[in-house]
Amino acid sequence: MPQRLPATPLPLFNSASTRALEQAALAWHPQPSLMQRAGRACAQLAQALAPHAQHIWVLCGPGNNGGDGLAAAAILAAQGRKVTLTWLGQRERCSSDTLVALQQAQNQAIHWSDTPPALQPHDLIVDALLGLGLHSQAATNPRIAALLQHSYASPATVLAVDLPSGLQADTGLWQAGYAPQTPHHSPGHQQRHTLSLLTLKPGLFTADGRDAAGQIWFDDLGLGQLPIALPSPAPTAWLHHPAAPITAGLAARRHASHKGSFGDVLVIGGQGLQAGAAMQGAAILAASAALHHGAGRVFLHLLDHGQLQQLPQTPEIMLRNQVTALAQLPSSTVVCGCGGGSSVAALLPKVLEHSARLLLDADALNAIAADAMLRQRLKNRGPAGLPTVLTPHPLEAARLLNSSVPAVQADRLAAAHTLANTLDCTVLLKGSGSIIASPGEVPHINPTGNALLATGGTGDVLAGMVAARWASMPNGMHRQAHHAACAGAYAHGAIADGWPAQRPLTAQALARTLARAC
Ligand SMILES: NC(=O)C1=CN([C@@H]2O[C@H](COP(=O)(O)OP(=O)(O)OC[C@H]3O[C@@H](n4cnc5c(N)ncnc54)[C@H](OP(=O)(O)O)[C@@H]3O)[C@@H](O)[C@H]2O)[C@@H](O)CC1
Ligand SMILES: Nc1ncnc2c1ncn2[C@@H]1O[C@H](COP(=O)(O)OP(=O)(O)O)[C@@H](O)[C@H]1O
Ligand SMILES: [K+]
Repeated sequence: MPQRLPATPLPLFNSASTRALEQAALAWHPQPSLMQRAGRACAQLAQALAPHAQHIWVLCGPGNNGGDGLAAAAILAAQGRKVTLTWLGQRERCSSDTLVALQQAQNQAIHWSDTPPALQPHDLIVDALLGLGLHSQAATNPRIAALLQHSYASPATVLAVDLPSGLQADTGLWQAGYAPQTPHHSPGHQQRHTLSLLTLKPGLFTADGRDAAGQIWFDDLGLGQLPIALPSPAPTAWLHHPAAPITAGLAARRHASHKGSFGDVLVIGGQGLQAGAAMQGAAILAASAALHHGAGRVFLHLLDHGQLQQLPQTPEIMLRNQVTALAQLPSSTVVCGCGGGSSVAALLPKVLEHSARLLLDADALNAIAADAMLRQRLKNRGPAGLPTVLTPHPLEAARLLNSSVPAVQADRLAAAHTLANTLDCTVLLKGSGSIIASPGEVPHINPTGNALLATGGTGDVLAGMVAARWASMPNGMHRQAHHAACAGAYAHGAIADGWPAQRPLTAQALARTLARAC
């Protein structure tokens, strides 16, 4: 029975692990077959999603994904639905399960056609062209590509079987040739659903995955009920979900607490106008987010001898000059780099050496990418028992990896994992489906957030939110850093998810409404 994803942490499995599970299950010859179960689940969900569809167009590819589509089409037609079916397979190349499904479809009153039918918004397209068998090296099949473009342009709801066709299960990247051609293909014009089978795949939740998949449903095809011991591969990643409500940390404070109980956050950043372009707002946003997210005390050191004496909007934030700020490094959770410009590099050697817990963002990351000595100092922190969180967006990650944004986005899990291991840090790789990776930890993918966050300054707010959580933890080592990064990213995205879709979300509003919205 297809189900919505439960609100718990969920294991994600790449194609190799899914194949291993599939092979073990197939070897047991379950009755009904896995393909029949997949067809049934797909037909059930189709009925639920489009109860008033007058026309269902089922697109079936040449492999077993197409077989699932054939099995679903047969059931839908048997239930009296008007079905048009496009099948790209060849009988002589089909698996035995697909041949059974083909026969079932041929036994029904189905209109077989290679021409896309005209569909209305209440109609349904079942996309069973390509699933787990997508080869990344194969040349684009023009028929598949053309059918997919028709499906994207249609007003009808789309239900993708197992995966949106052409989306890579492991990375969430569209295979060239199969992505929607309109650059800003709006998810708003079409409802999209994906019924993931056997396992949930990481690519559904990061990179292009969220837009491609739409609402995700899951059916394990009865794997849990099989009377055999299936292999239990380690998850490739976890879809993060907090263990407790995100406000629990604040609500559970001991009565006899004081401001020192929840840690000090020290923000260092915000270059001054004398450097050419002032970016003090970024550092103020990070400090403000730390404050509104429950840090006990928040200090701010603005670079270039910032002239401010006080922040009238947030008088709780205490300004510090360079000497005082550096003296506080060993007792603080330090956020360094937000709006740091070229001025931050000079302070980095001391910050890297002395900060008890360190979150590096923005220009601090750029400075480290450009300087081998700073990179070595960063690497020295882990062995010295000093944990670090890096919060790069894809371009900052590319600089640190000496690669390019397309290379980072082509495999976000791998990019975050490589950075975490080579620099011995927790890495929060930002963007749609942020990745949190730490040495020795299974990576997490953050499920919250949306494009309202794609506005200047929201990354600075994230840095402050992660720091506030980390500062309140009694032990700051890798595992806590990883938890703080997961929790911060989740809450940050959750604010945006709760924000009215028609109202722009400014970074300042995000920082200020955090405590109330969570
Ligand atoms: N096994 C089972 O019983 C079960 C399987 N299940 C279902 O099967 C799906 C996996 O099926 P699969 O392995 O047949 O792969 P599938 O996704 O249909 O694609 C293969 C076909 O596509 C072609 N092709 C590949 N890449 C291409 C490209 N870039 N561009 C163009 N064409 C490309 C490839 O071509 P070929 O390599 O043969 O030249 C081949 O013809 C899985 O996602 C789930 O839905 C479930 O029902 C559970 C039970
Ligand atoms: N489409 C999106 N979906 C989810 N999160 C997003 C999206 N766009 C941006 N974000 C989030 O917004 C933040 C932007 O951070 P960043 O790129 O550093 O911007 P800035 O430097 O302007 O603050 C990150 O946390 C990122 O994950
Ligand atoms: K598909």
